[in-house]
Amino acid sequence: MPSHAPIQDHTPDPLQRERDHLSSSRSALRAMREDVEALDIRDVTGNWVNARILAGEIEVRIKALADLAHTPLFFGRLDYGHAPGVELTEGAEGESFYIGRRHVHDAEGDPMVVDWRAPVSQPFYRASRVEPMDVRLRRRFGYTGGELTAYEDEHLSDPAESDTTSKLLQTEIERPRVGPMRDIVATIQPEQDEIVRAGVTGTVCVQGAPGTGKTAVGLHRVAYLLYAHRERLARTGTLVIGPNASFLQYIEQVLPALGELQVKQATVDDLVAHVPLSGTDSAETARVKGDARMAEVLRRAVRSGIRMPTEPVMVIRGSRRWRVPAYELESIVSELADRDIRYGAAHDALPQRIAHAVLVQMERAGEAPDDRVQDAVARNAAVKAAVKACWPPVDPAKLVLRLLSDAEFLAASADGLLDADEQKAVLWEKPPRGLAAAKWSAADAVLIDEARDLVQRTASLGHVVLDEAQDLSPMQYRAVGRRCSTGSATVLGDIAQGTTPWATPSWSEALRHLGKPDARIEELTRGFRVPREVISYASRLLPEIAPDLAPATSVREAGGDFAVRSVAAADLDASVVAACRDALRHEGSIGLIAADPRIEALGDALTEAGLRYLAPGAETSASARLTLVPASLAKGLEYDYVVLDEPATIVASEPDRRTGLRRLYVALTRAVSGLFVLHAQPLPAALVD
Ligand SMILES: Nc1ncnc2c1ncn2[C@@H]1O[C@H](COP(=O)(O)OP(=O)(O)OP(=O)(O)O)[C@@H](O)[C@H]1O
Repeated sequence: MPSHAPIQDHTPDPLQRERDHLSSSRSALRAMREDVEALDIRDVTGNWVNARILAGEIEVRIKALADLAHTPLFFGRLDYGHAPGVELTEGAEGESFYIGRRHVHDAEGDPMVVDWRAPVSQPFYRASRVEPMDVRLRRRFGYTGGELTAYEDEHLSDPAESDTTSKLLQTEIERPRVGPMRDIVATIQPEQDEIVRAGVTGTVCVQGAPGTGKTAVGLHRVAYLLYAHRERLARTGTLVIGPNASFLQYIEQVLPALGELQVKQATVDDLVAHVPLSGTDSAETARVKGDARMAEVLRRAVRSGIRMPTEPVMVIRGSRRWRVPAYELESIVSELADRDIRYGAAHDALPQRIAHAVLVQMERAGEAPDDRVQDAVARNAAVKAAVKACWPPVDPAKLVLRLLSDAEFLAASADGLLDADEQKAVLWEKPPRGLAAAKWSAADAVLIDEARDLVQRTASLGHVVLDEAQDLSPMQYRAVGRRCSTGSATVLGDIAQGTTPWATPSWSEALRHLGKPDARIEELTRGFRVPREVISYASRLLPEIAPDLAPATSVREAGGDFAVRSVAAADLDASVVAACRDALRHEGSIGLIAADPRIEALGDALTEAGLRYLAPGAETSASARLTLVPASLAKGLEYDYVVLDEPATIVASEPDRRTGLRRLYVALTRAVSGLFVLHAQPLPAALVD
């Protein structure tokens, strides 16, 4: 429990004064909510649509204000030496600001609590003894069960005060985890804040070891950007991309807790879900289908139907015939083919271009045709036939189907790009009869998405956060990149946690495929999750899985429980169950992580032993704290105590050894307070003492 820190304050009971401010802020918040609830929009909305939009906005606001009632309204206070914006030399009286999740004001409109994202709050996260940023006092508040019970003060410009680590911060970091991911607004660290508040126009890429707060930073960054550029981003939209549905469930409450209810969340598969998925690819096939060269193969395939006209077009209108000669048509088609516009846009422009050529002739003949005539000519059957012959419409799914079924078509499109083996890997062994019968894989859906974009430009969002980005194929980066082509992105990941055979070898390469080669690359190395001993054990794998990366440090003071035990093969399941039972004696969540093929047997063993367990993503609670986690879904998640079953099987269940060791690295780094490794088979060499 946080202690009540000594402070210099002239009021008789400063803690009571802060509690008073808290209760006045609560009353002010209640009044704000009542004001919104009482809004009568009948007079201000001219029509039904506006009324619906406004009513929706009001509902969102009421909900945001209501949610706020359950969290401490403020977690910090800043006393400035001078009024903000006033020259330091002017000696204006400084002001106090309470920093919280949202803005709260009193009946006069004066701020009771300032939003953590406001410029005036920034020094709460950034001010230091080296650069006090005019902060006289920084106060952090501690709460117990919703009650304000403690605070800690720093007088940043007082040379006599020594630099100590914050107990409240430490308590927050060490607090046991139950339930979904929570926000970190009260304790964002300076190096994290720099990323959170980076400008909206540039893309930022963060390489960070496990538990360094990448996901937390990405989510807080969206909340910050929505605050700083609300109008622009409300128009263009924001999106958070995560690796799978259970991860998205785990993080889904962070943004609403920060008052942001409108941010979309999706996996890459969701983004490209143009066809139902029922097929799978071998690792090699998926690698080739995900290779950036496929973009050029598809480009050629889409354009393969373009033919230079050999016949003139004859348009008959009334008693007159107009002839556009083949050479003129050819120059129209080649001009469109050379232009950097989408295939579909050119297809739509072509009839108008041909009609324009007819109109020019009409004018030369003394007629005065208007736009309606041009439109009518563009719709003329002869013009339509010519367009179909030289610029046929392309259906993206059908095109990809043909590419994967027709060896000759693939060979023509992939000439000089894919070798014979690669072409063979891409081709279906048994081509389906038609679209309905196709067993599309996840990689196929990405190809269809690329083809769609070649035909018609994909709409761009204002900002995209891409988490666990290391796992994407080049073609998947392209799919994400076109969704932020005119916006910006926050790319988060860890090369050492890349567990797809096509995981990116470097961020500069990934960013190139994303279309953001100039992105700023930052590194986070201070770990907030994993205990020191555990992170140094897991880091022994780094030389083999990511030799260029330095091991993370741990800011956790609690040493953490850590044990590696060898058991007889026949006793493994029973020992794992016993370890789970032991772990359940501790507070917080328990994750039993095992190779995917082991999940069924372990599930049976737990049930037999009477231990109830959840699937990843399902919300842990005080009564259901044990989750059985297939190693393939462990990424991004965390548990207070982790029981790790048979590392050798986790390694062996992946297509290659490096991927297997990386999967193991992910599994080893999910623990917050304790890790118990149980094995019957030998451990990977790097983990043997
Ligand atoms: N400044 C902070 N204050 C308190 N807790 C923090 C802070 N930064 C991160 N954490 C906590 O550390 C844990 C790990 O954070 P997060 O999941 O964002 O890390 P990550 O880098 O995405 O990890 P991984 O690579 O394993 O996915 C979370 O519980 C998060 O709340």
